[in-house]
Amino acid sequence: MNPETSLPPVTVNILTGFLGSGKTSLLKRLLALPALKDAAVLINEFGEVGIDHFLVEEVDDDVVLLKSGCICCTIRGDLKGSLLDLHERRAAGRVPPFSRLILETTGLADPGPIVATLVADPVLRHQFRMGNIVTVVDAVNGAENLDRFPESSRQAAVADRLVMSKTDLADEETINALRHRLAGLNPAADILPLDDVRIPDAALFVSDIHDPTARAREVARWLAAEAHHHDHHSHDLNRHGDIRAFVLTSDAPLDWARFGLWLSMLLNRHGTEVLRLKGLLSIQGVDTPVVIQGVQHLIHKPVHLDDWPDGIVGTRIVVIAKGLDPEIVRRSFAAFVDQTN
Ligand SMILES: Nc1nc2c(ncn2[C@@H]2O[C@H](COP(=O)(O)OP(=O)(O)OP(=O)(O)O)[C@@H](O)[C@H]2O)c(=O)[nH]1
Repeated sequence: MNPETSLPPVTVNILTGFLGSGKTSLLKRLLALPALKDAAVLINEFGEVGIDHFLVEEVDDDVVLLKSGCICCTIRGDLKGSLLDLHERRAAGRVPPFSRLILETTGLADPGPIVATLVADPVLRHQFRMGNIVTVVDAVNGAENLDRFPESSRQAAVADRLVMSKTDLADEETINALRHRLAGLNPAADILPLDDVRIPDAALFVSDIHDPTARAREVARWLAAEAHHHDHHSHDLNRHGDIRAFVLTSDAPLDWARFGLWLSMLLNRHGTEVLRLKGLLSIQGVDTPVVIQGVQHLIHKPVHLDDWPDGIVGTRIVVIAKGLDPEIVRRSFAAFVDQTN
C-alpha cells in the first residue's frame, strides 16, 4: 500500500495578524501545550520567531524539532512546495507523525489565497484540510491598523477566532471599543483577550469545525453572535469601511440542488467580495442540518450535524463581504427561496 494514501489528512490552522500584533508570542505560548504536541509549524523565518531556546535538534536544513516535540520549518519557495515537502517527509517517516500544521503568515498576508491554495489544489486537498483561522489583533494599534490597512481588516474578517493581544497595555475603553468593532466586522468569530484564562485550554486551534463534538456548539455560537449583534446595535455598526456582515434566513427547507446553483452563481459573480460565509442549512427531505463554510469563492465540503443546535431552526447563513450590497444578495436569496416553494 502506498504509505501516503494511508495517512489521515493533516488539519491546517492559519495564524495571522498584522505586523507586530503578537502572533509569535501567542504561538510560543500555544506550543508549550500538551494538546499541540503533535503539531508542525510552518513559518517564514526562524529569525523572526526567536525560538532558539525551544530548539533541541536540527532534523534538516530547514526543519527543527522543538523541545515540546513540535516540528518547525521554514517556508521554502512557495507554500505549495513547502506543504508537499513536509507531507513527503511525514509519509516517509523522516519527521514525527504530526497531525496538525500551524501556518504563521506574515503580518501583511491576506489569508484568502492561502486557504485557496489548500482547498483548491488537487494534490493538497487530499492531504490537508482547513481548521480554524486564528487572527491576532493588537489592542493598542488594532483600530488604527483596521482603518489604514485593508490587509488588517481582511485578516480579521476571515477569522474563526480573534485574539486580542496587548490588553495589558490598553485601557478598558479602548479594549471595549475594539471588541465592539471586531464583533461588527466579524460577528461569527469568538473574540478572546490574550490574557483570558481560557486561552491555554480554549483549544484555539484544536476545537475546529471538523471535530464532530465541537461542530454543533461552534455553529450555534456564530449564529447567536450574529443575532445578538443585530438585536443590540444599529445596522451601521455592522459596517466597517466597506466590509459588512449580514445574515440570510429562510424558515422553509431549501432544495439542495437549487441552493447549490444559487450559491455557485453568487460566488461566480461576487467570489472576491465574499470574504467569509458560514451557515446552517435546512434541506428538503433531510431532518438534520447541514453546515456550509466558505472563504472567498471556495466552499468547503458540507458537513451534516446530528441535531439542530439549541433554539435554532431553519436556514441561517452569515456572510461577511467587502464592497457588496447586502440588499442585492438578500433579494437574490429571497427570490430563490420563493421559487423553491
Ligand atoms: N505587553 C505586551 N506585549 C506583547 C503582547 N503580545 C506581544 N507583545 C510584544 O509585542 C512585540 C511583537 O510581538 P510578536 O509576537 O513578535 O508579534 P508578531 O505578530 O509575531 O510580529 P511580526 O512577525 O513581526 O509581524 C514583542 O515585543 C512582544 O513581546 C502582549 O499581550 N502584551
